[in-house]
Amino acid sequence: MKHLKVGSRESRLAVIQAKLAMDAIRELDPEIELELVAMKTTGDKILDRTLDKIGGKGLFVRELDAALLNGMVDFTVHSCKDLPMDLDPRLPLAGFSKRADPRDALVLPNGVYELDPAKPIGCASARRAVQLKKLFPGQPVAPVRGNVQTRLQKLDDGQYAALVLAAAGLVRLGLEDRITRYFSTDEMLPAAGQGILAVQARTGESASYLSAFFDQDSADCALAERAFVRRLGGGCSSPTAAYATVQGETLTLRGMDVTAKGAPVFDTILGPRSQGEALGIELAERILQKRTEDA
Ligand SMILES: NCc1[nH]cc(CCC(=O)O)c1CC(=O)O
Repeated sequence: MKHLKVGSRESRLAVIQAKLAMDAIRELDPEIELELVAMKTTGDKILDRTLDKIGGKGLFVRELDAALLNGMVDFTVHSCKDLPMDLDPRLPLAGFSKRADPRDALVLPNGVYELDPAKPIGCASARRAVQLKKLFPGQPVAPVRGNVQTRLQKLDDGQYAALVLAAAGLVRLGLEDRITRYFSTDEMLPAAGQGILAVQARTGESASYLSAFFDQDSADCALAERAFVRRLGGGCSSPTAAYATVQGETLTLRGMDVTAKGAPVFDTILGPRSQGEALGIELAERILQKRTEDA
């Protein structure tokens, strides 16, 4: 009987996500034995600094990559948006899930029904901070770190007027009822990969066990979004945003980056879905051009 060890971060959201992938594998082949190996990453241990100050997204995957390479696990499950743009070539992405809700959402403190203008909106990324300025002019914005439950605790303790969190994470945690308002993807362009789960495996090994998990629309969108962000410099500290959709054979990719003065620059490109990476690169080059013109 086939036995696979599944690597995941140990946060509640990460474990729920790993189990979603495991369910999809069992659906295809109930005979496969799956074992979850949850581990703490450097990014989970350092909670008092924003990510860009401590080294960015890689901090959430280093330990998981090592476990894949030394055979402690056979594949790892990640939030696609937490993955660095440049992966270890020995550990390619082997599958992308169907995309959950890609939108960001506003969450108010328990028992509070409007924004307190004196307190900041807590958000963990420059991407959200830049877009919040336009949505709530004058409202202060401050960083917040920690897993989703920790952030909600800080909110309910009265430290923030509201939080902006990914709807997908809240829904997976069963916390959908905390959402006060959804931002459309035009109001707040999502992070590359938001709402998609990605599986990483060792190169050269068959990942056929993933066929019930794999979603071609997500794969095409994620590749285009990630190519865009990669071409702009990988940006863990840059506020880069990217969101793609597919309709028939056409992929539409909208992207954002900011000028040196901090002003957001948006653009959209359409093309064949089979050319997602090239579209991502072309859109990034257009945005780089606009960024210099506006500088
Ligand atoms: N950086 C944390 C993270 N990574 C993925 C999600 C949400 C789930 C997803 O995008 O698939 C979250 C929480 C959040 O941003 O609110």
